[in-house]
Amino acid sequence: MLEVKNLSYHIRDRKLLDDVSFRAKPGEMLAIVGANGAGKSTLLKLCTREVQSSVGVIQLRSKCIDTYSEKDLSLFRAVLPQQNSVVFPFLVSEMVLMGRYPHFDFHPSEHDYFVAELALKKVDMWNFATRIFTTLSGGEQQRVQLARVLAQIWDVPQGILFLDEPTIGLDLLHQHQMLELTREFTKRGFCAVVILHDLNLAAQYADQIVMLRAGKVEAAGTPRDVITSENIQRVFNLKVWLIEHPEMDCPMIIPQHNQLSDNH
Ligand SMILES: Nc1ncnc2c1ncn2[C@@H]1O[C@H](COP(=O)(O)OP(=O)(O)OP(=O)(O)O)[C@@H](O)[C@H]1O
Repeated sequence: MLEVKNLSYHIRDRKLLDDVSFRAKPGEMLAIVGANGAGKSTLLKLCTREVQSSVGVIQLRSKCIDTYSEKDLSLFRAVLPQQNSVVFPFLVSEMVLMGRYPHFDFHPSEHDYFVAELALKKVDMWNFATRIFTTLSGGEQQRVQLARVLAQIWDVPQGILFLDEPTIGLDLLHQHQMLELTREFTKRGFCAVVILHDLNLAAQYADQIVMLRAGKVEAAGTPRDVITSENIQRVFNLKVWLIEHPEMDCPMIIPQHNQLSDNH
């Protein structure tokens, strides 16, 4: 569904991404992880065509991303960017309805309103529908933005979701709800590509992890393949212990405290 082949990206003489390749299938959540500045957002911007590279290939649904019109793309792939500065006093319900723009010309249909309502209920924000978006807390705004993105491709059979640090600003419960919800959509055949800083969340929710280091793929595969103490030490310069999650079949990371103080 998403295939990235030998992708490189330069700005002036600086190489931000170097020969990156991976693929994500329908039904999969793929997490992109790596230290600050590793190239995660740059990779996502290339995959969503916010920026373009002349080196390498990005295919969505087996076709080169460049062959799609903006309208075609918006009908099956939705993007939650890292920063989304809204200044106008839109209502929460209007914000979510914006996700339906690709589906109507002038006036939303009953179905568009219905989907927007379902999406707001899904993120537990229906009670805020008549509030002004900018008066919400950071975490509440993030949940509304997710509802907007889900509403956009709600009834697409195999949609693609790109989420750049979706759990930022969310409390513990809502971090997990955000990723559970994303997984609910992948179970319906969606593909989700998610940048995550929290490796424990990546280990618990991702089917695949791509670990970037200085613009290159340092490790890729299942959480068990990628979340190893050696990889984490190499990529994050941090010694960790790995323990088994008590309920789920995945490793959990605990930083070694002595080493944290050594790093200061
Ligand atoms: N327009 C630009 N001009 C110059 N350098 C840039 C530009 N955009 C990004 N970079 C640099 O490219 C590198 C990768 O940036 P990117 O935002 O992709 O990292 P990231 O892995 O998403 O980081 P973070 O975890 O901090 O969000 C960084 O060193 C950044 O400073």
